[in-house]
This record gives sequence, structure tokens and C-alpha cells, in this order.
Amino acid sequence: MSSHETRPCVPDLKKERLKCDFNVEELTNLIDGGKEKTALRRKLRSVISSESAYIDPIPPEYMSHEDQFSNELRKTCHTAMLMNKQNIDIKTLQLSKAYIGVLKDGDPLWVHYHVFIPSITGQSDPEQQKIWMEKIRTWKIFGTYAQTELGHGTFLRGLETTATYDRETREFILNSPTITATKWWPGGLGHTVNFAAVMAQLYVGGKCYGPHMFMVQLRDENTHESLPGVTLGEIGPRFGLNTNGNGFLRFDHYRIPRRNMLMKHAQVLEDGTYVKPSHSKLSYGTMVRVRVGIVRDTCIQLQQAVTIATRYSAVRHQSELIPGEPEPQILDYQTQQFKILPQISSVFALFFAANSVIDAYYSVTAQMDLGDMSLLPELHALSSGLKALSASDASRGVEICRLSCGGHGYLASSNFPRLYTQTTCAITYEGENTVLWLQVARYIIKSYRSAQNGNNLKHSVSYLSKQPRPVRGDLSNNGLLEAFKAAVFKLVSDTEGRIQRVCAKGQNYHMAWNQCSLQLLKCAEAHTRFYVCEQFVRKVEMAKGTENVKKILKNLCRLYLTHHVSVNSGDFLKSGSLSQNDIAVLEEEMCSLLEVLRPQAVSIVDAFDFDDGQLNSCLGCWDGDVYQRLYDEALKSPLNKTDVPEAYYKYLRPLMQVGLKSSL
Ligand SMILES: CC/C=C\C/C=C\C/C=C\C/C=C\CCC(=O)SCCNC(=O)CCNC(=O)[C@H](O)C(C)(C)COP(=O)(O)OP(=O)(O)OC[C@H]1O[C@@H](n2cnc3c(N)ncnc32)[C@H](O)[C@@H]1OP(=O)(O)O
Ligand SMILES: Cc1cc2nc3c(=O)[nH]c(=O)nc-3n(C[C@H](O)[C@H](O)[C@H](O)COP(=O)(O)OP(=O)(O)OC[C@H]3O[C@@H](n4cnc5c(N)ncnc54)[C@H](O)[C@@H]3O)c2cc1C
Repeated sequence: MSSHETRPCVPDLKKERLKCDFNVEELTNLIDGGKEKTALRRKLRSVISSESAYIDPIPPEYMSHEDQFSNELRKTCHTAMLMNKQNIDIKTLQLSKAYIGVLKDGDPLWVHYHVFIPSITGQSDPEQQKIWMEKIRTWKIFGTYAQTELGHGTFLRGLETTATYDRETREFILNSPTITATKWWPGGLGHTVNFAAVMAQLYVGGKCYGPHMFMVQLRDENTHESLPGVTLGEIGPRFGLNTNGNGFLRFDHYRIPRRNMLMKHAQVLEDGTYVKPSHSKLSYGTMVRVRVGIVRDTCIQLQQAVTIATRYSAVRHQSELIPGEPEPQILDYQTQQFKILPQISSVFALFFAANSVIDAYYSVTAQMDLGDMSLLPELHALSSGLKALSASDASRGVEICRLSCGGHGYLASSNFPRLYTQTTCAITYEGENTVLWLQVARYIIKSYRSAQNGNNLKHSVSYLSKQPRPVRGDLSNNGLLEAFKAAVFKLVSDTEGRIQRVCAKGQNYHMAWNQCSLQLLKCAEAHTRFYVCEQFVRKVEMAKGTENVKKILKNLCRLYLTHHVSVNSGDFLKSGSLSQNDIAVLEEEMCSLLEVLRPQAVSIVDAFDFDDGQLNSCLGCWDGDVYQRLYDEALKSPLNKTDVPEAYYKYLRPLMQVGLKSSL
């Protein structure tokens, strides 16, 4: 039973929490990764929540763009100081969920911590790391990851910033030859950071060696003024994340020392000799790492959204279910359950997938450090697919949660707008989703062809080695995984066949690829979905704990499987892996799972263990006192400071005084 039960809450939520038939704390521990991690997160949270510096002077929505930025910069710098004072590693804070909710609409130092530092540790040699990491540790250097340009974000070979080696002075000259070469988007670049890891085309002796990374000082360490040869600025308001400080950067023949090229993988020696890396894509390593992290981040954002939607749905009463009877909690409507419960199952699916891709990342990079690059394509496909799937599922999930809250979900005070802009931008950054799906498709088609040529496949694509033969009518978890394999195999073999047919008609391979890219996207998503389902099933099978927690996990897993079979039923039918009757049976099971899980819904989201400050939502508060909070929040609008606003005297009164001249 929940340990939170005694805290006051409205009767509806009390009733829900009394229905709880599992140990909420046990589920919390599982999500945190163990009891000790839960304890650490709560300890960190208590440090954070007792800090008055994190209280916004007014709701940030009512601040100017400049004040919003300044307010968040103040808070993120305060965090660095606080962690220093408390002797806590800032990474530990950021990797636990304790820090959620402090920064409302972005963090000007997010890219510094999560992209720039990993670039330095992952791309520079030991000597460079020693120098730069010491300066990073002592706050002399704050950096960003400056790769994207006005003209190119996706196609990295098209980047236009140049780094030309000058053998005489042993320097690189950085230049932005065109307007489209302007670096555009990097987080914190505008006015926060003083350094950047810059991706530029390397030129030595007139030859281009492609994109490489350089450590570049942009601002004076004392005055913070931009250095001569460097032009910097902020790119203006965005759809969301308006305090990330996204900026632009131009170089005018700006010189940096030779050793400022990040040299873990490739080097330019003093005499201009180019030493190539052991794999041509190693300089893209930071992106792989960040994509892996996005799976976890989006999972946590979806946790927040489902917590808000579930609690609100337990408190909100609307319409009549049975004529003449009291209005039910909206969570009692099957359609409402269908909006929310699959999103809860998605949280767990993403959680297990995130853990497995993090493990894969560490084991493959350890192998790579020993010189074995053979698993890089697998890791690239896995991280690309899971980044794309998690960002789009979480973003869609947040939107469904918002819709499930009706009109109030549209208020800023529900916190859905921010959760949505956070998840939807993950579809774009760190590799636009369509582009990443096509990378996954490339790997799958290549693997499938290799298998057709008699080679054995390993890892996530092993099932493409030979036509899977699922047992008809086996609707167990393993049976459904076999059906998934067969459905994906059919999609892949059909798509590959279509590419061949287009080529046979005289089209070149690249054009044929483009003509089949809608199908390729489907293959990539289906393959990744299968991976997520398989991880979910295996991790639940292995889960330790009490029977009731295991039952919750099993039911959520089953809901995830049946839901995704239902959504993609056409693929299963086409492959013959499931019959129409099987689909009907599974859809009926999905509906009964909604009913089974409904009484536990509030307790499941309680297990995510966010406090009210973190959810920052009038609709999602622990006590369910939704209406009073909505009213109090509305009163904070600056327009409510006066009964008659200034704008009335300026615009409305003159209009009313004139009146209509004719009766048009
Ligand atoms: C309150 C809130 C608080 C905080 C804020 C919250 C959120 C954070 C906010 C902001 C976001 C922060 C960070 C975002 C940072 C960024 O976005 S950085 C920029 C990221 N940019 C990209 O991801 C660019 C995408 N493009 C690419 O990755 C590549 O260019 C490409 C994959 C599209 C293609 O590369 P090419 O060089 O053209 O290669 P190719 O010819 O197509 O392929 C050649 C082979 O190489 C393989 N390959 C490609 N990439 C990799 C890789 N990374 N690793 C391994 N292999 C790779 C490719 O598959 C080909 O293989 P083949 O065997 O088929 O030849
Ligand atoms: C909030 C935010 C933060 C960011 N932070 C950073 C940062 O810190 N550092 C940094 O360097 N960058 C950053 N970026 C930039 C980001 O990485 C790029 O915007 C992203 O990689 C997409 O590239 P693009 O903008 O060039 O889109 P485009 O590639 O121009 O995409 C436009 C459309 O073209 C399609 N398209 C493009 N190529 C193909 C193809 N080969 N096949 C099929 N369709 C294609 C896409 O699917 C999309 O629909 C950030 C962006 C955002 C939104």
C-alpha cells in the first residue's frame, strides 16, 4: 500500500489511493533503479526544494524574454554553487529526477553539461582532456556544441564552416564563408558560454577531410566580450525552451592553435600530416551519446504528463454514465482510460528500452576503446531508432494527455504547453526523426541483404536472418513477439523487393530508395517497436519483487503489446502472422486490461514520485484541489491587477464612444 496515503487529499483521490493493491514504494524503487537511488533522489530533492533561490519572483509566463533568460541563468548558476557547497556532483543531481521542475523553460547550461562536456571527454585526447576538464571543473570554461548552421543541420557533409590548417603558424583558421555557414541553434551560444566545440570542414594542404571538431574560445574569460573575429548573438523566441539561449556564431578568419582540434580519433600533425580515425564516423560520437540520453529524458517527461492527466481524471466529474446517476469521474469512461493507460504503459516501455540502450552504449564504447568498431553500426541504428521512437511517442503521449484534460489542459498552468514543447523539439534536435528513421532503414536493408547472401545476422536484426514462422493462435507474449518478427520481416522483404523492382525499371538506387522511403520509414519504426516490445517482455520476466508489483508490470506490458498490435493490425494481417480473429481477441483483451488497470492508475503514477513543485501543474497536484488552484493561478495574471485596464482607455473606450456610423 502507498506510504503517502495519510497525506491530505480530496475524497476522490483518497478513494483511488485506498484501492491500491501493490506496494507503491517498491515500484518507485524499481523506476529509480533501487532503494538507494530513491533515497538519494529524495535527499537531493529536499536540498533543492528548501532553496528559496528557486522561487520565481512572478510566473515566468508573465516575464519578458530577457527576464526569463536572466531568471533561468540565475537559477542554473545557483545550482552549480549549491552543489559545490554541498559537495554533490552536479551530474548526480541531473541524472536523478530531483532537479526536474527547477528550470521551467530550458536551461542555458543544458548543452554545456549534456553535449559539450561529453564532446570533450569523448573526442579529445588525454592531454587535451586534462587541460580542458580542469578549466571546466573550475568554471573557467562553459561551452556549447556548435554544429548546426543556417544552411545545414541534417547533412553534415554539407557544413560550410572551414578550419584550414596553416602549417607556418601551426594554427587553424576558422571561417564562415557564406551567410548559410552561420552556426545557428547551439544552446547557450547566445550570451552564456565562452567556448564551443565547433564542427567544421577540415582543410589541410588544399584537401578537405570532412567535418571535424575544434575547441574554440569565443568570449574573453574576464570581460565575457566576444573576441575579435567572432560574431555572436541569440536567435530569438522559439516555439518553447525559450531560456536555452540558442545562438548564432560567425567566424572571420579566426585563428586557434593546432592542438585545439579534438584529437582522440583523428589528428593533424605539426607538419600537416593527417592521421585518419579508425572509423570515419567517430567524430559523430557525441550525437550517439546524446541520442541514448534522450530516450530516458522523454520517458521522464511522459511520466509527468501522465501523472497530471491521471490525477485530474480522477478528480474531474463530467456528464452522466448512467442516466440520472451522479456524474462519474472521467477516468471511468473507457475512452478516457484508452487515452491515459496506454501512455502509462508507454512510460514503462520507454523506461526499459532506455536502460537497455544505455547498457548497450557502455558495452559497445568499451569495445571501441579496445579498437573493435564492429558494433558501431548496430549502436548507431539502435540509438537513432530509440531516439526517434521515444521522442515521437512521448510527444504524442503528452498531447493525448493534454486533450484528456479538456479545456483546462490548454492553460499554461496545467504545464502541458511546456511539456509538449519539450518533447516535440526532441523530434527535431539531435537528428530529425525522419532522417534517423532512414538511417535505421539503411541498416535493416543492408542486414537483410547480407542475410539473403547467406550471412548470419546478430543482435537486434538477427530475426531477419530467415523467415520467422510464428505458431498460429499463440497469443502469449512470446507468441506475439514471434508475430511481430514475422510482420517486420514481411515489411522489410516487401520493401527491399520494391527497391529492386524500381531499380529493374532503370531507376538508379538512390532514386529508388527515395521512392520507397515511406515504406522504409515503416520498416524502421516497426523494427524499433519490436525491439521495445521485446525488451519490455524480457525485463518484466526478469523483474524481481512482490507478486502484486509484478502483476502491474505484466498487465502494463500486455496492454502495450495488445495496443501496438491493434494500431498496426494491417501489418500483422498482411504477414499472416495473426488472423482477424486473433486481432479481435487481442483487442478485447486490451479493453479488459483498461478495466483491470483503472483502479490502480492513480497509485501507479504516484509511484513516479514527483512533488507538486516538479509537476508545476494546477491539474496534477497531489491533493487534487484543482479548482482552487486554477482560480488562484488566474489571479496572478497582471491583467487582474486593475479592474479596468489601460488598454480600455486607449482603444476600447474611443471605439465605443464613436459608435457605428451606419447599420451595415
Ligand atoms: C526544463 C527543460 C530543461 C532542459 C532542456 C531540455 C532539453 C534540451 C534542449 C535542447 C537540445 C539540446 C541539444 C541538441 C543538440 C543538437 O541538436 S546537436 C546537432 C545534432 N545534429 C544531428 O544530429 C545531425 C543529424 N545528421 C547526422 O547524424 C548525419 O549527418 C546523418 C546520419 C544524417 C548522415 O551522415 P552522413 O555523413 O551524410 O553519412 P551517410 O553518408 O549518410 O552515411 C555513411 C555511413 O555512416 C553511418 N553513420 C552515420 N552517422 C553515424 C554515426 N553517428 N555513427 C555511426 N555510423 C554513422 C551511416 O549509417 C552510413 O552507414 P553505411 O554502412 O550505411 O554506409
Ligand atoms: C531546440 C533545439 C535545440 C538545438 N540545439 C542545438 C545545439 O545545441 N547544437 C547544434 O549544433 N544544433 C542544435 N539544434 C539543431 C538541430 O540539431 C537541427 O535543427 C536538426 O538536426 C535538424 O536539422 P535541420 O534544422 O537542418 O532540418 P532539415 O534537415 O532542414 O529538415 C527539414 C525537413 O527536411 C527533411 N529532410 C532533411 N533531410 C532529409 C533526407 N535526407 N531525407 C528525407 N527528408 C529529409 C526533414 O525530415 C525535415 O522534414 C537544435 C535545434 C532545436 C530545435
